[in-house]
Amino acid sequence: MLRWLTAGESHGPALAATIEGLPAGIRVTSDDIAGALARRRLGYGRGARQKFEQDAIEIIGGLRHGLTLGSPVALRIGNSEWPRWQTVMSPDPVHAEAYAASDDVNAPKEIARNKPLTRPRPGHADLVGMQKYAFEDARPVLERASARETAARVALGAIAAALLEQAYGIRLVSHTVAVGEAGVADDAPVPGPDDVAALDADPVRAFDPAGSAAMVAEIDAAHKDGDTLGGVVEVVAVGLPPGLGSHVHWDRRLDARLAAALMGIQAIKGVEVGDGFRTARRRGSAAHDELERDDQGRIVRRSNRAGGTEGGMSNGDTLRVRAAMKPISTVPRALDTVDVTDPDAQATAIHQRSDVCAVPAAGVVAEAMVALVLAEACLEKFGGDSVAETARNYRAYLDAIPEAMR
Ligand SMILES: Cc1cc2nc3c(=O)[nH]c(=O)nc-3n(C[C@H](O)[C@H](O)[C@H](O)COP(=O)(O)O)c2cc1C
Ligand SMILES: C=C(O[C@@H]1CC(C(=O)O)=C[C@@H](OP(=O)(O)O)[C@H]1O)C(=O)O
Repeated sequence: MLRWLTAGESHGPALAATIEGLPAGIRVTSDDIAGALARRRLGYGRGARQKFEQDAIEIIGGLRHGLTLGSPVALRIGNSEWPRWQTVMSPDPVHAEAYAASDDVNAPKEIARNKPLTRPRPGHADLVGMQKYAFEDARPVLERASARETAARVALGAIAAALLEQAYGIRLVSHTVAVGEAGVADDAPVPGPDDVAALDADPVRAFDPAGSAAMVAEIDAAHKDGDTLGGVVEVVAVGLPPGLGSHVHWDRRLDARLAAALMGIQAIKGVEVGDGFRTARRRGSAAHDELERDDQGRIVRRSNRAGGTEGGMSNGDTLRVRAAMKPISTVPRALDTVDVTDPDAQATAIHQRSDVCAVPAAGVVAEAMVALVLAEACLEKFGGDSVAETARNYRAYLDAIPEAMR
């Protein structure tokens, strides 16, 4: 069983993450994880924080000399913002004088930030989180709701991706399909894992130069208008065997697990497997992937509209899943809100800084989530306490599929 958890607040000292249930012998280093974290910082339209913050990764356990040990992996990603937030986010009580000083215009910036945030930002967890957890300040809510946390997921996803490639030959890539109204052409080629470097070099991580230019222009226009944007990302995984997940129960379905994992990313509001919503508009005769044998007698599908799953199981074709992200909620042209301390006042939501668009980064996060789901599904199916053992089990499973059924 693969289990993982993250902890940490956006402006706290660090994010923490742990993953348990990985086999021994996965080759992975701090540099590999740092590389994945750097990819998450990419993308035109991100705010000031991405420019100055460094993701300082430290591995605390579970790895030795570049190999997993089979023990839980634990890691820490330091927030370089911490020195400026030590008072506001102090785990221990802070002196009452620090709060008293918060009205002082000459107070250091970090003390001024101690003022309770009482104007919840629409589209954020602020108001509901205050109601639910009985806070009079949105700070304790927004600190954890922030997508800063996705750095921890990407770090874990890098380890999952290393397992997938080394044990089973499964490789992943993600790309941006749309930003606002702009997007890649419907018939643009789907990138493969060998295209990662080209995608990372594109300002919005798109695989279509014209679409990319249109998305950049869309971001520039929103920025100029003091507005924000969402969009659509796609994750592609190749090399999956048939049979990950299961048709026998809803919570074992691979597509259901992928959807939950993608929907669990901040601001993701829609998920599509394969042609998803487009398939819903087709007739059955044009919606499914007909089977035939190729010239070597192998069973192949004439198309891949299903996006690599049938009956809640991977079917051996390329997996394609999309996630739709809502526009960034902290809109510079501030949205109307209320002040929870004053029933008579209409207010505008606070805006200090924010991303205009974080869709390219969300693609990298989505890739990590898919890697974690696939790693869990592979370990469930193939077991094994070492990479060699799980790879052996995987080959034995494939070899046992009768010739006529391959
Ligand atoms: C990579 C990434 C970066 C984000 N950056 C911001 C940001 O700078 N400002 C903001 O208000 N929301 C940002 N968000 C979105 C918020 O985290 C999200 O809208 C908020 O938590 C509420 O979303 P929910 O309704 O899905 O929980 C970002 C999301 C992601 C995935
Ligand atoms: C820090 C990251 O993303 C943050 C996610 C985020 C939000 O509300 O989700 C708001 C912004 O943070 P701040 O309010 O401190 O400017 C983003 O910068 C990151 O991705 O590493």
